[in-house]
Amino acid sequence: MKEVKVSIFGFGTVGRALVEIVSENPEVVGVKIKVESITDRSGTVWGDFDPLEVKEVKENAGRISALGDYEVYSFKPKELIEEVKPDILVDVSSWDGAFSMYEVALKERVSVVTSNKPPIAEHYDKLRELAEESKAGVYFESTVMAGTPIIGLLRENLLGENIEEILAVLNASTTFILTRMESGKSFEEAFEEAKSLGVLEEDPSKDIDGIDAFYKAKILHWVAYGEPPEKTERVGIREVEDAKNVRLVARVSKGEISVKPRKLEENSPLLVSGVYNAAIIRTNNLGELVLKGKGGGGRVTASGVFTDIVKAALKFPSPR
Ligand SMILES: NC(=O)c1ccc[n+]([C@@H]2O[C@H](COP(=O)([O-])OP(=O)(O)OC[C@H]3O[C@@H](n4cnc5c(N)ncnc54)[C@H](O)[C@@H]3O)[C@@H](O)[C@H]2O)c1
Ligand SMILES: N[C@@H](CCO)C(=O)O
Ligand code: NA
Repeated sequence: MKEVKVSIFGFGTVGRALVEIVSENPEVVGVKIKVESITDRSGTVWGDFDPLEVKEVKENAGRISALGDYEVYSFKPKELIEEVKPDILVDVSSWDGAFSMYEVALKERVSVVTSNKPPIAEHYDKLRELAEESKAGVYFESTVMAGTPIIGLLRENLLGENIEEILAVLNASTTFILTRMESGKSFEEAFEEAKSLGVLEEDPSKDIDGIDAFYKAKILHWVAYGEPPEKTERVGIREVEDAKNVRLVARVSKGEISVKPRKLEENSPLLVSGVYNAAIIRTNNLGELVLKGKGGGGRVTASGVFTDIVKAALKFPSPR
């Protein structure tokens, strides 16, 4: 049995779902996962503690520092890596600037698992370089379509294919809002309802204005082509009036990404609802592949993070 110590950074919907899943299934394919530390904005708990107890305190008191019988440390992100020395850093925070923490981790040969999009979308090439130098890995399945495995598909199974085009609905919040508008709700009413889903970003304008979907499209472009797009377009859903069969669609092809509302054909695989995402991947040998699955929610996202922890523990190769 190979034990790996993980430091969980961020303890919101996804972080708390992750400790649930790890507690249910701590040993997977010869890997034993030990939650070594948990961090939120109020501090870090580290060492011998019960993650489910920390989850309960967070849910009741709103912050880890309310823990009574454990020491809570005030580590800066750099200190967290240097003091705790985890095998794997798991970022399930909404900190856009988390790249600086990943850089420290990788230089210390600590692998990074993340569901946090901006650091991957904006620093992919540097992260790939650091990972190659340090022989640590960077795993980010849940940054796109949550636990629905589009990243593994592109990064591993389709390594030999030329990716000609990806058309995808990648944001669950706007799908939910658009489908509620289709059934007669106003944008404002639908937006209020979306808040109870647990998938809106901490800053919901990231969803509404297409920024979240744009980050995801950029990540797909990096994985598919190994370079950033030259031509980009991003339009959100604020101006949508007739929501019938409209979804926020990302299009990715070599050198180009666009995110904008599109009216879809009745039989389109992209006409998803609820928290579902879908992607049509067209390649040179396979033609069209369709992948559909939930794109948000605590356990749905934590599922991809959990699998990535096991991959990181087994040092899965990540050639791109
Ligand atoms: N919820 C989903 O369905 C989903 C799906 C895919 C990806 N994601 C991504 O996963 C991440 C977590 O999502 P979530 O739904 O749990 O969000 P959340 O808002 O519920 O939790 C985010 C947590 O990060 C913490 N945080 C933010 N900045 C921090 C900092 N500088 N230091 C310490 N803690 C910090 C917040 O306090 C909060 O506890 C986000 O990046 C999100 O975009 C979420
Ligand atoms: N806010 C995102 C969460 C999943 O990344 C969405 O609505 O899809
Ligand atoms: Na995914």
